[in-house]
Amino acid sequence: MTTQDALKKQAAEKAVEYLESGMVVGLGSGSTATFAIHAIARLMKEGKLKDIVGIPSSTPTEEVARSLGIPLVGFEEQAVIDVTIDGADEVDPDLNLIKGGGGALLREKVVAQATKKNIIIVDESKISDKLGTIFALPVEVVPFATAAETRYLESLGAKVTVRQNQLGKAFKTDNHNRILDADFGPMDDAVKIGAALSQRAGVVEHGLFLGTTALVIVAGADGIREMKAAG
Ligand SMILES: O=C(CO)[C@H](O)[C@H](O)COP(=O)(O)O
Repeated sequence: MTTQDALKKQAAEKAVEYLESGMVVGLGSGSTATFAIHAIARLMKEGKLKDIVGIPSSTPTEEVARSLGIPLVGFEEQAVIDVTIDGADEVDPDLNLIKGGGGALLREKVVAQATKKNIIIVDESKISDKLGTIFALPVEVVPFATAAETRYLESLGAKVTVRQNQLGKAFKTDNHNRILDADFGPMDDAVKIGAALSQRAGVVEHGLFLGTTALVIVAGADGIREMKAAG
């Protein structure tokens, strides 16, 4: 296991301490969240976590959770999620996030918005002073609008890449949309960029998660630290 993976695992192990039997748990996407899913399955097996149900934020997460025997439900059965544990691509000092590196941002944001307490788990490489410093902003667009929204993002000052899959074809999300990776560099006003993107007909969702997070658990060389939202 690489050092970064070991740190991701440590953050995940800390996060599952916040879970209680009987909870509805939002299951995040990506490698760090997957460590949390394995930890949840282990606690269930040890009898330390009973009667939980999970709502997965992507098909890969659904597949992993199902393979580990975690009972899954949808929003038809559960309207409110008690705790969601998810990863992030970048975290700023106000616990605002860039997510979507794995292309799951739309379902992840739906899950986050239905959650009472969102817990984000990262290794220290994800921490920055200003969003956009580390990671380009993923923007999910309908295929029809790829060129139009590319030009719009460029008009806002971003360098835009249409995300490709491993076969060199356009990446498709679980919702059959495309991802534009918009490199704005460090963003002075992420709120303004998010608001502008939310107005665009061709933009399904963007990877700015602003004000959705209660707690960020960061694993680093000096151990685990927790960043709590003010108020
Ligand atoms: O937002 C996400 C997927 O859309 C992931 O949570 C994010 O990309 C972090 O992934 P990882 O833990 O593998 O670095």
